[in-house]
Amino acid sequence: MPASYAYLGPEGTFTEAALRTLPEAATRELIPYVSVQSALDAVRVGEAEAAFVPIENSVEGGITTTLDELVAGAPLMIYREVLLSITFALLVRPGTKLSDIKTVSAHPAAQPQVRNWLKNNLPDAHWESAASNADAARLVQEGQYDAAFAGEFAAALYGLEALETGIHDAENAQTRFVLVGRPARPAAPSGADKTSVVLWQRDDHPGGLRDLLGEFATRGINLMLLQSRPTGAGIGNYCFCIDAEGHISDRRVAEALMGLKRICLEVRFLGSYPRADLKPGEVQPPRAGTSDVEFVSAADWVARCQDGRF
Ligand SMILES: O=C(O)C(=O)Cc1ccccc1
Repeated sequence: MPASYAYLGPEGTFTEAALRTLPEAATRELIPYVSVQSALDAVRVGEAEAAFVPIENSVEGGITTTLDELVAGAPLMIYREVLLSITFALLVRPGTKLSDIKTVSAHPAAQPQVRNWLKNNLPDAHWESAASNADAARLVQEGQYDAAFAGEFAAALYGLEALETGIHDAENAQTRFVLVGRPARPAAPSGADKTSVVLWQRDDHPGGLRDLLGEFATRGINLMLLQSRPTGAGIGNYCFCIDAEGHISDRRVAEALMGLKRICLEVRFLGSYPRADLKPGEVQPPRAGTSDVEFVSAADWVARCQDGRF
């Protein structure tokens, strides 16, 4: 049996479409799961080699189920990411007219992406959240809801037709998906990488978040995501999910992580992996004074000073 990748199903999700853009997916069995949690648990218990799940969209930000699993569940690591441009189709049972639609369904992350369209076209329709957009399509097929927002490609899978296509409140809306596996050595740097971590502050003090961010700033590291999530310990208690440019094998990134490890209560490393938005060669060179060569020669100089050989 080939190694398998779990993904947020059922068949016909945007998640599946994004997964199929990864060359390695062609050599794996792709198995749909009913939720992000169940796909990630399949990896944790060794049922699947990796899981592919949505993590962020450009309209609403983080997909909180995924972030919370990575923050608080048994440790997992990100190995790949994919960016997919998203527009929705309104899928209905054949013969349904716009005026027949009383209930619409989709994944909660779809709602902010179609809110204006709904207000202008179906202002009285009742929203029902589904486990995924394809699951909403399946529920329309079963007669539970009148219409689903999903990929146009899901229509044929569920015997539905697209009453409208190209629905998107925001131009260029993109969703980011990640391939998550059990912790192991990250792939070697590709030349265009990012590093994901979760940070828990040691104590609450003025400038606490600035101190965390300062570890990146002083080493010339640009951040690509900063999302706070409640720790569950009461109002005002948050941890911080951060994506930073670079790979843990870059000296500046390793030194920033060491700095954070010293000052944080806890740091969870979520992986260093190729970024999907830029190719190697398109990435800005390190800022002056932050290249590997400069870190190594500075460390050599300190060693020589300690030896009295400067
Ligand atoms: O993959 C899907 O179809 C999902 O249900 C998750 C999702 C939700 C909204 C936009 C993109 C992906």
